[in-house]
Amino acid sequence: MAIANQKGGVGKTTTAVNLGAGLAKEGNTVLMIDIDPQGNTTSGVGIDKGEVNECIYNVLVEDQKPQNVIIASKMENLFVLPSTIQLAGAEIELVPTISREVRLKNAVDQIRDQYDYIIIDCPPSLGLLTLNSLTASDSVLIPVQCEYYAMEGLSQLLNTVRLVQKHLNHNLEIEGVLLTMLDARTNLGLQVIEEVKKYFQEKVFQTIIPRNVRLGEAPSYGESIISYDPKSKGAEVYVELAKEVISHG
Ligand SMILES: Nc1ncnc2c1ncn2[C@@H]1O[C@H](COP(=O)(O)OP(=O)(O)OP(=O)(O)O)[C@@H](O)[C@H]1O
Ligand SMILES: [Mg+2]
Repeated sequence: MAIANQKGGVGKTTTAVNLGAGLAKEGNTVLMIDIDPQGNTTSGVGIDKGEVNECIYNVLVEDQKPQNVIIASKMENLFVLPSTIQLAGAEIELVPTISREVRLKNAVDQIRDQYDYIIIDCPPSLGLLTLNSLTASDSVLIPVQCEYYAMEGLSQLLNTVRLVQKHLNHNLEIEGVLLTMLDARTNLGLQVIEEVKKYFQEKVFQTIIPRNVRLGEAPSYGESIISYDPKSKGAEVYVELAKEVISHG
């Protein structure tokens, strides 16, 4: 499952880390693939990027086997294919290579049987890294922030999804649209919910992620919300989201 939206700061990484942890808590073996040069998922689960020898870059550009690069996180059942800033060059280095859009898919095909869920945290762009992610995935989860301009850029994203479905990956489905960072005290948040539901209808997850201070704090301790503060509202909603994803089958 790719977590994608080319808009920055909408909650992609927060969702990747905490949905991944939620699925692992429910007893699934989960791999998180960090395909963002910012490497926020990698550090978000407590991996020191300075200590990472090889990363997703080596898999995409140098055909390194993913099983040689995957590392265990601190949490049981949760594994990471890390990213480092080295990946920043890949977007350009991949351009002249053969089958540049299917490199991640070829890598994932080597390991997909070993995990119940594989979650890919995309960068905020619609470039080759996101194309590789959509081509490798069965579905895409789109986080949308409950703020002004929430829907901005979504038609571009949906167009990219359609192009990938047509030319690169017939199996790609929209898993759902996830409303994030809701401040329920404001009318604006409720308006955005209404607008997004009107457009995406049953594709909107029942679970809505509120703004929660603990969710913002957890990454600086290298922990998911589920280990950082299991009793918080943030942990509760991400476990709820995990259950909703599991119920999709
Ligand atoms: N529900 C939430 N409550 C409070 N803070 C949140 C919540 N979700 C995300 N944040 C914070 O908002 C910021 C942006 O979130 P996040 O990094 O998940 O977005 P992103 O879409 O991955 O960003 P980028 O496009 O840069 O990769 C982070 O500082 C994160 O901790
Ligand atoms: Mg991110």
